[in-house]
Amino acid sequence: MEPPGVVLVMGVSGSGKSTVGSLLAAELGWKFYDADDYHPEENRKKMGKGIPLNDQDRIPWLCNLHDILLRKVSSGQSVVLACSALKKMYRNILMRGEGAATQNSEEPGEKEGFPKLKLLVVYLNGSFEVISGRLAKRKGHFMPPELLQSQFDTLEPPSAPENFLALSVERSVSEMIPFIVDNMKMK
Ligand SMILES: Nc1ncnc2c1ncn2[C@@H]1O[C@H](COP(=O)(O)OP(=O)(O)O)[C@@H](O)[C@H]1O
Ligand SMILES: O=C(O)[C@H](O)[C@@H](O)[C@H](O)[C@H](O)COP(=O)(O)O
Repeated sequence: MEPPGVVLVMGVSGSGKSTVGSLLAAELGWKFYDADDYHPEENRKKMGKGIPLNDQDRIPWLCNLHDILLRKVSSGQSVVLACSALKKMYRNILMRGEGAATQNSEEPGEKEGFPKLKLLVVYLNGSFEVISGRLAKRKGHFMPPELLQSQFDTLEPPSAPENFLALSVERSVSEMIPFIVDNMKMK
């Protein structure tokens, strides 16, 4: 893969994004961002009350993350971002910014000249049963496990022509990191 670019580690709550993303960034020597750290207070409060976020809540958050990624990449740095990015439109916003929120085509923003980041999506794929089991054990996190079903309902797994690798959450983290590093291709 040709840096600078972005590896997006995505999946539902509890799929392992923060764990895998931070270890991957350390392995690559890249900066790590956790999208959870950039939620506005209203979003955190809403999730804390057990109410799932909607497009209106997520789009400004994703646009802000796109701007951060673009700044880093423009200054020559590659980045690993852990972010739920559940819908294809959300991943397009991360890659292309606000313009992608109002575009319907396969390649939104391409013709309009919105800046496009080189992005590899690492999708952590697992069953409700396995992931809810992990969330039940996780302590001290603002996301209530009751919201997991809504995350699965919203999830649009990546598919061609998105540039992605899918990994089962049942693989060990120590196995995932070298697999990702060996299979990284940025587009
Ligand atoms: N591949 C894995 N195998 C076993 N446990 C894992 C794996 N990945 C993450 N975990 C555990 O699952 C829980 C959720 O992981 P976390 O990284 O917080 O997920 P997310 O950031 O997607 O919400 C944590 O307790 C973490 O230690
Ligand atoms: O898009 C969303 O609904 C949110 O991003 C949501 O996914 C939440 O922020 C995290 O899932 C909670 O944090 P964890 O993913 O770390 O559980």
